[in-house]
Amino acid sequence: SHGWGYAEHNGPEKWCDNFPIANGPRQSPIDIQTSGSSYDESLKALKLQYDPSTSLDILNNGHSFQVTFADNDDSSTLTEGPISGKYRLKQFHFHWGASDDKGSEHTVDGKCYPAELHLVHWNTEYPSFGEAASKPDGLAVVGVFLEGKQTSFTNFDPTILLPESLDYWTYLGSLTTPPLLESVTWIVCKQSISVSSEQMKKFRSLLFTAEDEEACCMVNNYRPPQPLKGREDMQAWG
Ligand SMILES: NS(=O)(=O)c1cc(F)cc(F)c1
Ligand SMILES: [Zn+2]
Repeated sequence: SHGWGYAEHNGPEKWCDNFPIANGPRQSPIDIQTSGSSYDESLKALKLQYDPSTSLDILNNGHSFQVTFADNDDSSTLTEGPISGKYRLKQFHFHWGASDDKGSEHTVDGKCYPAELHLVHWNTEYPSFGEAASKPDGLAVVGVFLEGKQTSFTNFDPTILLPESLDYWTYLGSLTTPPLLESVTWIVCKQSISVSSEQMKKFRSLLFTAEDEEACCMVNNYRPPQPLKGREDMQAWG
């Protein structure tokens, strides 16, 4: 099938054919080299205020599964942290591997996690998500690593998905899937949240394919780390 994906014929190494920005100056994800990150006192703590009643639906979009939120007012927002102004929660989704040894998009000193959560927000400076997505300061995505441990996972209120500590690394990057727009301020939490192997099995039971197609498990829907291209200024809070 045409259209981008994660297979040999349409995966991350091929995305540059239809999306030349794939080789742009601020692509994501990256390998976070902790020795290279400096504590920046000009940064503030993240301020995440989510209203669970704004969650609308959960869907398999053929690349991941995502939970979409009503973003017609400031009920669920991200403020402070490395950003200025107010960003609205649009959706969250995950990336994961076929086994626990891979699956996250960002890596930390080369370490991969089994999965990574992305909470996607857009700058209310702009009229809509679509508009914001094409601006250098248009989006802010909070990334949270998932690692395998037995744990209870009670509901989809995004607030409980966040780790107890909101210490983070931040850098300027891009969407990690086509259209790969270089409009994202990445905010990657230092602390991971736990997920059980049962839950990882459920991720891996999702399909890339539609009901009427030959089943192909949705696994390895992550892009590998991209060149820093001069982005040495990884900042850290906490
Ligand atoms: N994976 S990601 O968070 O960078 C992302 C978010 C988004 F809203 C759209 C995309 F195409 C990709
Ligand atoms: Zn993502």
